[in-house]
Amino acid sequence: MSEPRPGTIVFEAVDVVYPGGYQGLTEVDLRIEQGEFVVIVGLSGAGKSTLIRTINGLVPYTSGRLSVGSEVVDPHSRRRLRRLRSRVGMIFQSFNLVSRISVLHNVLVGRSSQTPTWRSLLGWYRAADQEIAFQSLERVGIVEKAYVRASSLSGGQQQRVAIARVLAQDPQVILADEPVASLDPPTAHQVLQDLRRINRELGITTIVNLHHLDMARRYADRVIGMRAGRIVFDGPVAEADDAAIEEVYQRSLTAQDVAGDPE
Ligand SMILES: Nc1ncnc2c1ncn2[C@@H]1O[C@H](COP(=O)(O)OP(=O)(O)OP(=O)(O)O)[C@@H](O)[C@H]1O
Repeated sequence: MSEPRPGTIVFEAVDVVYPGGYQGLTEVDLRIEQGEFVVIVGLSGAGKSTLIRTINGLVPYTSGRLSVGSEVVDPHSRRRLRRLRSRVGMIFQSFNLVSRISVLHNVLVGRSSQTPTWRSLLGWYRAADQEIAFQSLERVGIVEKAYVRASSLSGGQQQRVAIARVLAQDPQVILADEPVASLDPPTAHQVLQDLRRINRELGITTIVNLHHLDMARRYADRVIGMRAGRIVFDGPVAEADDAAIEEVYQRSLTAQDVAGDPE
């Protein structure tokens, strides 16, 4: 097989056993190509977060092999993890911004891996880094908020800042763990549209956990369905119909499963 591109992710027989002995992932075989937009669905506890978090080493896998580009994920090497995380950005449900500081300063945090520690600590960022931070804010349409405190923004705006912070990293992969679960449906759609547009414009591999099927179907190229730590569906979005998802969930769909419409 040819050399993987930098944003290609390959799981080979990956298991995760949590310290208490709970089996979080079982025999996961998965190849996600550079530039794909993949949505992971599954009921609560199916292993969606676990799968996403193994990719940047937040959850260490316990057997098998996992690589991003040509680099094997090594959860036990802090140096290699730091290098990996500079290429793999993460967005969380709770935004994880520093609320007391400005939007611009939060985005500059995304440049930290490329900035000497003393400069980060003093907040002395190079002009080139500031330029990248402004460009990132422009990409998510909130450059006018650069000097505002992060805490004064709405939830949707805060998530956009979190996306800008990840973009400032210049990542090859974006992982988004329930990125819209705290947002109302219209705002959630705006954030997903941003992620989708950025994926298309920049070719960044993007993996998103979502609860609502109508959002998954609207934005995904490819849908992965999980149950009890295993991948039980993997196909193009056109194949992720109700029958396929009912098979993943092992029950009939409810209105709540599908909900999340912007209207
Ligand atoms: N640190 C941990 N230690 C032990 N078990 C854990 C840990 N983190 C997660 N688990 C278990 O692993 C399983 C999968 O959890 P995970 O968070 O990946 O599911 P999920 O599909 O993302 O669920 P949700 O949609 O509710 O976020 C669950 O049974 C959970 O209790």
